[in-house]
Amino acid sequence: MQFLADADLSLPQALRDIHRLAVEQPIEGKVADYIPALATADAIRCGIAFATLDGEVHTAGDAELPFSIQSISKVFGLVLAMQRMGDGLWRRVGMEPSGQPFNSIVQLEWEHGIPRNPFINAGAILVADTLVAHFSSSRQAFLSFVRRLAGSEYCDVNDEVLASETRHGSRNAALAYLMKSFGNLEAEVDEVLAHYFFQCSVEMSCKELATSLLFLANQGMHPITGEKVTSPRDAHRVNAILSTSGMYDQSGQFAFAVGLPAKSGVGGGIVAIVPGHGVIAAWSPPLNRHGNSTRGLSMITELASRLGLSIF
Ligand SMILES: NC(=O)CC[C@H](N)C(=O)O
Repeated sequence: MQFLADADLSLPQALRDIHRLAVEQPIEGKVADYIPALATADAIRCGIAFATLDGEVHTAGDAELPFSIQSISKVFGLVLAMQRMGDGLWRRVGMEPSGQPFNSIVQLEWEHGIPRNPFINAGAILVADTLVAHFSSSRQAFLSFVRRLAGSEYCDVNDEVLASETRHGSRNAALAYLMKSFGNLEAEVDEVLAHYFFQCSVEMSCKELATSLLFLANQGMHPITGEKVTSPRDAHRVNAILSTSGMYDQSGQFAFAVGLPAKSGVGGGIVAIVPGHGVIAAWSPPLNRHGNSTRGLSMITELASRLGLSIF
């Protein structure tokens, strides 16, 4: 596959270089510990994968080790909800950047229980509510969806992380109850939170993540399975919101520096969509103050700059 900046550049070589550069730097940031089970992640793990539309996956480092996908699960949840709900979804959740930390509560009260977008916690909990309402077993539906997209039966939930999220989920519970008080949550709060914590606790590798999201780089059609996951219009919409809100209150800076639709999670993963080409997934557990992986950011920034991948 060839890219704009340097048609002769080899992708596997570029990934190896970028990975080496990243691990040579001193580790910056801190592994998430507000969910205690996440604190056990090994800070020196670091991997990157680039899945291309022709079905190849190039990797460097720990790209096949599963890690906690955390907020990256919000992308799968949203797509599943868009498949079921149609445009009605957008009456209950917005599409504007929040400019606030991912678990902020203040804005939600000012805005009458309508979350700014589906990629902050309140928005993802709202999306979880629609999944609980639409599926007899929303957790099983979520897992089957992810496994099918990744082409891997091995994607599974980590029970320890799930128990830890549930035990330390007061802030997410507060968001859910606040939305319930405004009449914007249909199902029981406990059930909605159980789904949300479940999807956050799923583990996948960089390789599986990059493969699973290929449909977003291909106007909604998964190039390997041939499944039409979304319409081209919905793929456009998901990418648009990822561009403005996928990296939380660092989304503007990420657009400025990189220019790709992307989503991060506090497990240290970041996925970036390269429309028409493929998907990058990077992983390294230490996070900056916005909750984004420091090495993940530097690897994706470097790769995008070397290959000229910006959508802008
Ligand atoms: N940014 C994240 O990855 C947050 C997900 C985490 N499970 C939470 O709800 O706090």
